[in-house]
Amino acid sequence: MLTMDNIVRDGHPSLRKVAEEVPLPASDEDKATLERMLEYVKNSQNPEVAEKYGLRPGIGLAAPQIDVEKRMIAVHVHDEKGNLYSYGLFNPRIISHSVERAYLTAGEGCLSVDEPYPGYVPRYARITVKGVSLDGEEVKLRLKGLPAIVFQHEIDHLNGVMFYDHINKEDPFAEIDNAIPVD
Ligand SMILES: O=C(O)C[C@@H](Cc1ccccc1)[C@H](O)SCc1ccccc1
Ligand code: NI
Repeated sequence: MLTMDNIVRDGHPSLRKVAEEVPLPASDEDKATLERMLEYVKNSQNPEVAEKYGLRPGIGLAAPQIDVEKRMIAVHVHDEKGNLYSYGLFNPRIISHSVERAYLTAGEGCLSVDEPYPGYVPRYARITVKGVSLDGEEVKLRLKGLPAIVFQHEIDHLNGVMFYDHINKEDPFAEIDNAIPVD
């Protein structure tokens, strides 16, 4: 199973590269890697397992964070209505997005960043994502709220972008035009 020892930290070159498309159908090795990533995210949300193995809770993980420069992400998150979004995706891409923005009022963190970077992170309020699931199916997801934010955070990792790159350096908590707060 993956632990925090497998997660590279800010400054590691893998976090600043554009990851490679995964050749499809996915190899057994790439499937096993993505399954382990999804298992990490689920384990990290289980208090007993997280405590036992010292896992930082997460709602998503991208392959570059475990030093695998491939376009794979794992997400396990509930929306405000309690709907579960649990996916391992190969080659995810945002195919459309709203003009309206959204941001987490608590700001964002990252399993690869050990220190806090306070501030609002502007995201698209609504996105449509396409990708290929672990069982080889084409997936199309229309997302808003926290699920939309976590998918954008993870897809950013595939392009070498960190959440704090988006924070207003002059005024981290400056109001974001045309944006809805997400608690
Ligand atoms: O480092 C990662 O990619 C995992 C992040 C993803 C994330 C952070 C902030 C906002 C959206 C996604 C971890 O999940 S950070 C820990 C966390 C846990 C619950 C809610 C928000 C952040
Ligand atoms: Ni992150």
